[in-house]
Amino acid sequence: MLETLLSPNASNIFTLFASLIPIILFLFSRFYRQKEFDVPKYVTTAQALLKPGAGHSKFDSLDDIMKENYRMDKNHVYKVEHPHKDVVIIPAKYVDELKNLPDDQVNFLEDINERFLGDYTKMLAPGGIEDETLTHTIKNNLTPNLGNIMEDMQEEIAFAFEKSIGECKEWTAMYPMTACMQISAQVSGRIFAGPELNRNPAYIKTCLNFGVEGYKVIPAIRPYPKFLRPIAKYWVKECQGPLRSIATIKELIRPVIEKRIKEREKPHDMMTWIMENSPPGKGEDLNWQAMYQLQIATAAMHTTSNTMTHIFFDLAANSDFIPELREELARVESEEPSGQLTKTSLSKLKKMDSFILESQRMNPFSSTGFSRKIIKPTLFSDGLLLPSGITVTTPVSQISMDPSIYPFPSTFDPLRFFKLRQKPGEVNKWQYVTTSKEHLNWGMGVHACPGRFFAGNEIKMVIGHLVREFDVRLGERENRPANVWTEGGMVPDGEGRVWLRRRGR
Ligand code: HEM
Repeated sequence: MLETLLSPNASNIFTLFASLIPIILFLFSRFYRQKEFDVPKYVTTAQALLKPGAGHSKFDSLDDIMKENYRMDKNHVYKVEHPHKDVVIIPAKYVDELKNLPDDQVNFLEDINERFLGDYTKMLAPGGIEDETLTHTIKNNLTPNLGNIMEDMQEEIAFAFEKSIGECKEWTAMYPMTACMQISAQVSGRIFAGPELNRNPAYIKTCLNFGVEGYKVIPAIRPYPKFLRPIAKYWVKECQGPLRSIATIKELIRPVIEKRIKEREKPHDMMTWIMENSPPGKGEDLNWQAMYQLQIATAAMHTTSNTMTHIFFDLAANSDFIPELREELARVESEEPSGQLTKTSLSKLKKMDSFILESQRMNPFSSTGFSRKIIKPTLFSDGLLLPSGITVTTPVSQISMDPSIYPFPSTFDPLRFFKLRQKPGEVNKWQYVTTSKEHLNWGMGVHACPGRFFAGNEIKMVIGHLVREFDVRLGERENRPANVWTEGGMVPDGEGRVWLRRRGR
């Protein structure tokens, strides 16, 4: 047998490899078993059916599991099954100790990459997992320039409304999800890629589709073992989707980049800032810039448009509150010499801020948030030890509905946060863009969403335009469209509609 195995012909090498597989699998399983974290595991009825050894389950969904566990004991640590691995749910009280730990101990992007398989979905910065150019550019260029880009955004909002919502002289039904995707892509696009591209339908379509194509790749490539994926990507047809998007964006940005290389005065936008902040020779590279344009579009466009869609629904369902929002808007605008909103005046829209935060509280985009992969064993002050290799996350949607934090949590109270901000010392704690353990929808700590200041301003300007120009209501005998739970989170109903009528002024 040994001689046969040692003879160097291909079929014998195959035999040798095949006979080693059980040993390799055994070693792998030992390795992974050692890493298991011994806390109770809960599965849904569907997961229990698929895995006969998983035991009985009374839960229809992950959210049900989390609801029940939070109700029983919100400080309880347990795990749930996700498609890529078991994920450990930890109470929010641990976030303070985790949020600022270094990336080589607790890592945000390692978790994203494990979930979204960046090598195949291309939802990864062109410089890989340690490339922080995008976050750096948002923090150091985009946010400090929010005042300078207001005018461009206002112009784009007016144009995008005309295009995607239209006149609405009489009460007209419209679909907020479709309109908000268009508005968010066009308005954000103006600041990401500039005026040559942001109204181009091919740019908008590609930016919006990139993430959708990525989501198709994940279930198609994940069933392959890790070592086979680099080869499988050539025959798994879904893997071509993101590559096609990158190729399209490269062609679209080519003339714009060529022009910018020659220009001395470059527009103030993400394309210019990324060119300036990238390592030498990279900023003008088409592939590099195309990947960045798609990374920022993925981070920004659907998140912002889903948030706006929820607000359209919540405004329609609470239309008696709209006059109060209008009154605040008119007062704040009248205090500006130009009569127009400025960066400073946006922060004075405290009732609107409260309304959009209440909408986000009741419509979190996922049941979990603040997800991190533990790279080195991590010990909390109360003695809980997290082993390396596990992924932890917090029950965001349950925290948002906790009556000890938010009394009558199922009631949409437009002024909930406005009132909380009146308490001494709490004026900043309950702002839309503030991160806290009670409000984890932006994450927290060093990796908290850096785009939230831009997103907050954009949302306020869009909602300001909506209530200034239109009356909004639900249809006769229609309720607020129900949210839709998906495997990855929660989204507004794409078919849900509201009614708009242009205001006569
Ligand atoms: C309403 C809209 C948005 C929501 C709800 C949202 C939410 C989030 C959340 C939950 C995180 C993870 C934070 C953590 O776990 O600590 C995140 C990260 C991130 N977001 Fe946002 N986001 C939004 C808009 C934007 C926009 C407009 C941009 C870009 C201008 C952006 C860029 C990013 C980036 C680059 C990261 C990764 C940060 C890092 O790697 O450290 N987001 N966002």
